[in-house]
Amino acid sequence: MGIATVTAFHAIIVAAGSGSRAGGDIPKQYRDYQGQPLLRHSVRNLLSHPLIGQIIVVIGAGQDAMAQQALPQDDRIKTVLGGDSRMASVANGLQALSALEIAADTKVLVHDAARPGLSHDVIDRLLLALDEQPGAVPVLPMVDSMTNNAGELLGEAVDRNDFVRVQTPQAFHFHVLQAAHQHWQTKSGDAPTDDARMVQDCGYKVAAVAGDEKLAKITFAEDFDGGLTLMNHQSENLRAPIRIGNGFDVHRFEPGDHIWLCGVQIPHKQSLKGHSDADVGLHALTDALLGALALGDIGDHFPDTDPQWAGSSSDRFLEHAANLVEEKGYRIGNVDITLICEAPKVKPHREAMRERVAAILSLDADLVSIKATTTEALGFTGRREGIAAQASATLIQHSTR
Ligand SMILES: Nc1ccn([C@@H]2O[C@H](COP(=O)(O)OP(=O)(O)OP(=O)(O)O)[C@@H](O)[C@H]2O)c(=O)n1
Ligand SMILES: C[C@](O)(CO)[C@H](O)COP(=O)(O)O
Repeated sequence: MGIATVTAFHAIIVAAGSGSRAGGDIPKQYRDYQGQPLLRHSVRNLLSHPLIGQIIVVIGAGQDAMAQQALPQDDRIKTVLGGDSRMASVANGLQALSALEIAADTKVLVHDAARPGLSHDVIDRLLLALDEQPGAVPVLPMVDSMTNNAGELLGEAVDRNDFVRVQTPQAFHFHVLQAAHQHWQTKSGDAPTDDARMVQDCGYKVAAVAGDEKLAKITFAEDFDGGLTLMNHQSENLRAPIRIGNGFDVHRFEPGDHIWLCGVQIPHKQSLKGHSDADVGLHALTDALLGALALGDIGDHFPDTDPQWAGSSSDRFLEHAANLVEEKGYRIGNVDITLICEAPKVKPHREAMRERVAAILSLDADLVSIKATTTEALGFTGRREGIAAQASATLIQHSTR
């Protein structure tokens, strides 16, 4: 394949439908699909394309709050209100692009929010085709036998090679798409179901490039529940709804008479040295949660140069990480801490520790595991110079921001 002329392109994503065929409490474009709102898939895939300019997302009346939740925060995204039909929604998107005063031959992609599996390959094929023709669409061959629709009886056979399925994004030179919409606004009767047909009916040529099964449109309820979700929509930036983090921490012993371990005070012939209460178990777990969110480590959030954390209870560090988990739209799946020391014996305190950690995290105790091991008298923990702890945590996405 050649290389498309290097110019930015803009995109209109139509997301103003009601999704009546898909059912559900909210329109399908805002429902969760493979861990994020359906709409967000295409937006992210467009944002990560090196040639993307502006993305106009056309939303329905009363959908602002859902759209805000669904859309990543990015200056290149603008939302505008849609219309009663898909065609009217595209027209409103076009109007928003006109306001940007873009050149007549700027490449514009029009895409359904309902088609999540948008790859850069398809975008590149369309952009390249626009170097030759004023319009381009992705198409796929028919793979099933085809007949005329004759109701309850089998209709007459038709040659499936005469047909292809037309997908989105559909790509056009800006002025061509504008002209087609202006033309169709003056006409009565049923408008075509897509922009390519509108453009073609105005006398322009539209190239057909290879489509992608992963661009299948989410139309019916079962497309969410099974069916299409079973397909491997490995689109750019697809995020798994589960995250995993791990943390590790060490504190050395100093003279004292107790230590804090996993939120529990334990009498001991030494204490652990630290800026805070030196709870090595809670520190490792805090780092595991921050790590799962890719939000740095405990030192970034609570610098040991900051006097306000001197002697602080580590409960608040863990609470802070747990709040971030919630803010980012996740809940904690389970946590697992291993304490590495010769002494004190952890087992007698283990249940109290599990209860305490569960309480701080508002979790059931059966989601909290606390284990301990020695290092067989080897190394610094073996020499009883300090205690080490490591922790793992899983996060499960429950909402999309
Ligand atoms: N007035 C409309 C109608 C549809 N669309 C958008 O056009 C795309 C393709 O339409 P379709 O799958 O038919 O979506 P809905 O119209 O929402 O679905 P339904 O027909 O089942 O109600 C969707 O992204 C939809 O949000 C739009 O922006 N404005
Ligand atoms: C635009 C489209 O997705 C191309 O296949 C299709 O025409 C949309 O049709 P719908 O009736 O709005 O589902």
